[in-house]
Amino acid sequence: MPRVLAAAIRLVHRAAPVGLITWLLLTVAAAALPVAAAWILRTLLDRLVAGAGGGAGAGAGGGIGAGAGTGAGPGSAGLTALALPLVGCGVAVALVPQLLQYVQARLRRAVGLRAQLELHTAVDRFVGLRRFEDPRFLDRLRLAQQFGGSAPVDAAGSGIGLVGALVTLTGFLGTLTLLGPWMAAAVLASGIPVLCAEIALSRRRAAVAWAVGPVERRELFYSALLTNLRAAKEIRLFGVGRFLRERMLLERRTSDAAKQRMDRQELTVQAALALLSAVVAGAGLLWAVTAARSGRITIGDVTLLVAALPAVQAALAGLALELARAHQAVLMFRHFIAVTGAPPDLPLPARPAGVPPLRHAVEFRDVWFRYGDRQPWVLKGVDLVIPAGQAVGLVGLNGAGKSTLVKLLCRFYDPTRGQILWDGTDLRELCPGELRRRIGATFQDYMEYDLTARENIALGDLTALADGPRVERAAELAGLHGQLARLPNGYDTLLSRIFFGEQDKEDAGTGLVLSGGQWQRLALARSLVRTDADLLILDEPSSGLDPEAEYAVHQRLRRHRAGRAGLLISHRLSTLRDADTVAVLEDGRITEAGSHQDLVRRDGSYARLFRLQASGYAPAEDGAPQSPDATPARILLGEHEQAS
Ligand SMILES: Nc1ncnc2c1ncn2[C@@H]1O[C@H](COP(=O)(O)OP(=O)(O)OP(=O)(O)O)[C@@H](O)[C@H]1O
Repeated sequence: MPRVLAAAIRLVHRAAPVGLITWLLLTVAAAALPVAAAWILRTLLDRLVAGAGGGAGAGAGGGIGAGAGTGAGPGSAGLTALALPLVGCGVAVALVPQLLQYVQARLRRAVGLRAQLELHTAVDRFVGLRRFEDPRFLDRLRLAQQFGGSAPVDAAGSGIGLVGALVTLTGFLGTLTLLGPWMAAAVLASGIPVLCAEIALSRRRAAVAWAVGPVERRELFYSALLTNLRAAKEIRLFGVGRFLRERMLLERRTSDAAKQRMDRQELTVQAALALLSAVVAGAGLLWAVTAARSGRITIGDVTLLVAALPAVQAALAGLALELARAHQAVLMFRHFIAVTGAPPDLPLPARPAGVPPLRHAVEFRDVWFRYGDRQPWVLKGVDLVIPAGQAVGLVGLNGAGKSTLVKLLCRFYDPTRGQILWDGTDLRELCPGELRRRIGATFQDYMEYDLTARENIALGDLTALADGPRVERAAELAGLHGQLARLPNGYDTLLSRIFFGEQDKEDAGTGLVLSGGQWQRLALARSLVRTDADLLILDEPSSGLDPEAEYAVHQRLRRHRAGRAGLLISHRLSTLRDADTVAVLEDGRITEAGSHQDLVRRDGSYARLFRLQASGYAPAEDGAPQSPDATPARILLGEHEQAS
């Protein structure tokens, strides 16, 4: 706990050092002011009463002036000297909370910003994808996002609040001790259950937040889905809006019920504590009235007690509350520390080797892989060589593990067994960032960013952001330049209908979305904008392209690939015909490898798949187009039925 608390306060200090000190000073001032005011008031009242008594005794009529005239009471100058600081205290008491509020709000924003920066920098440091597939980590991440900015301020605020409460407590407790030591002891003792109860409650609150975390994350998922543009089509077409809404509400009701139970517990405990305070305060007041009547204490002492008793109780409750708040803030801040301090998700060498241009080959050597200890094996001893300057086509049925192989090549995961070598060096010994700079890749599940066309392409290599010709060359290679140039704002057109563009603030009409095939070409351009990539990975780069575009793109890609290593994955086998080697991935292994001609001659799985596809395009024997019964879709369906 102290370690986490110290980390929280350090974060606040990093974000706003001046704000933190100002906050501390203002809090001490706010805590000391009521004590000072109570003592000034007590002195003022006692002098007034003494003055009134003296005046009456002299028979010169009551009043402050008369008292002063007899010499038994204070002069008006003396009273003014006491009244002025009292007024000053009153003004300060009114002003300091406003100043505190301003300072705190400013500090909260600064810390929120800093926490956001540190959290996302930490998340960005994860080399692989495993953490993003770990629900427990994602729960932590959500709590870190939710409380990362507020918990350190709460913790620091509690620390400062503790100082303030201690100042008030010491001042008034001293006062109470002077009036009646046993009363001070009783009030102090009554604070102990308050402290214990508040800490227990804060523990419980943190436990509830952790328990409802997954539920709230699912609620957020449904809520985001219901307002997502991409999901809107299917939700409306299938009429599942109500179904998803009900699920969202179910999650909300579950988390609300847990919070409601927590609120009930809190109410019960707080009511018991309030009762205890009232009993102690009532007993103290009763004693003060009795003591004043018997002349053991003055009227000024009674006002002092009336101020001191609730102030000590409030300070004790504040102390307990601040401790509990600090406790809870620390419990929540642990998630932030856990995320920002998480060890690397993949082992990194102490001194990673640089990644030189590929001279010989990338080699998979007996690579085994599964996504988790309880998941099935996806790759079971893959041996595959991608020589520098050559293209390897990879073929396999759905789920064979082709994209998994690509993810291993980009080092998003490490092989469970075996090695992937870059010119003979294991990828695990290389700097992942440098490795990725040597790779240009288009994933099957590429991203569509709500950014401009230029930004969408330049994300492949940010140095191209200010290099218009390079972005245009990449678009040209992907066969998209003409279409992008014709957009309302050319390459600076926002490819989104959910945000305003920079040039679009007055009229949000120019943002647009591309078609599926255009998006795919844009993703291709993104991977081609990196001109110094040695290894080009294209995972289904043209599945959504029309035949003409596909042909043209592949012609251009063939020229672009020259001199680079390439891994091409496609279910359209015609696009792989010209690869130097075609490899077939089956049952987690490479079962066939060779040129297209070799594999056709070998008459294995590749030849069977190729014939199946080719038959869909071949005319029937009499020269007429094939009957609908013999289309690849039918054939595949027939195969599927047989298989099942
Ligand atoms: N992140 C993941 N976690 C767990 N299993 C996964 C994950 N990604 C893929 N898989 C599983 O790994 C297997 C191989 O998937 P992969 O995407 O590599 O196949 P593929 O050959 O690319 O298929 P397709 O031709 O359909 O694109 C599948 O059974 C899939 O369910």
